[in-house]
Amino acid sequence: MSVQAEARRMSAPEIRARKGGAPIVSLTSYHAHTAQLLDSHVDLILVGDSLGMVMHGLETTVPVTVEMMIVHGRAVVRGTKRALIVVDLPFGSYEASPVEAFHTAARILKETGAGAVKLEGGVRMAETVRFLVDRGVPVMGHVGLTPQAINTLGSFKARGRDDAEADIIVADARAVAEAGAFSVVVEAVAEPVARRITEEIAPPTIGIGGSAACDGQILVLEDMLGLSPRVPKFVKRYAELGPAIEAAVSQYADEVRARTFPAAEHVYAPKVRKVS
Ligand SMILES: Nc1nc(=O)c2c([nH]1)NC[C@@H]1CN(c3ccc(C(=O)N[C@@H](CCC(=O)O)C(=O)O)cc3)CN21
Ligand SMILES: CC(C)C(=O)C(=O)O
Ligand SMILES: [Mg+2]
Repeated sequence: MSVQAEARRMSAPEIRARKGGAPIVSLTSYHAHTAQLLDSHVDLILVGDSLGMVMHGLETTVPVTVEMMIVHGRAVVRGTKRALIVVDLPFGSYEASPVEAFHTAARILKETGAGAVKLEGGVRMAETVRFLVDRGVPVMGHVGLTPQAINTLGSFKARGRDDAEADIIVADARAVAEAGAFSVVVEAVAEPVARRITEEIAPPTIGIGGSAACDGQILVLEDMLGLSPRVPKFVKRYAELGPAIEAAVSQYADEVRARTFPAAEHVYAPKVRKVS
């Protein structure tokens, strides 16, 4: 029997080849169980550095560490067998040089089993993207709103709403695409910008607040499940898990206080001794 008889994992080149084909479906996940639930429904799972905000209560993604990305990345790889797993390179772990980026990316691939990394930035990161791809690290680009730059940007606002900024974002997407990125996340940009990028670059674009013009879509799982208290404009809530969790917890609290939980069916009886 072939060792590949089981459904094989999606690869970065397969995502790359989807340009112009069926839309690429992706979501974020940070832990094994949710990743397992997503695995047969999505092409790609991103272990995003948004985990710092969603899982750890940080205000921004800036304090997220490589160690945090590895712990969550490993869990997501363990929970899945089909989707391509992509792990974000966190702020401060790759920007200084291509060599630094390679050391970080190689460590993440080795210690998590993920199939690719993502990094933020356009023209200024193109040399690094080329350096990684040439050395066996598939790279997903990320242009438009780049949340790791919050301290220079000032806010998480949509980008590319005037012509000058639009041209800069298109040039950024072109640069990482030409440097060998297998796909490019286009975040929170005006629709015409996403359309221009999608038409002009060879790899597929994955939109988050990038309109339906993109070749695929991604959202933060907790946002679309209704688990995040506040969500950006680009999020559609497909469920309201926050209220569902609160209702369950409130009922549990009432039943513990009323001593109606645990009931007989939740209680271990003593072993019945056999009489010989
Ligand atoms: N839970 C979560 N979802 C995300 O999509 C996400 C993260 N976290 N963390 C990393 C980045 C940060 N992102 C964000 C965060 C906030 C807005 C937001 O609130 N935007 C407002 C406008 C803000 C303003 O005008 O200052 C909006 O209405 O879309 C957008 C993207 C996207 N990413
Ligand atoms: C929002 C996506 C694209 C991301 O980078 C993240 O979840 O960190
Ligand atoms: Mg990110």
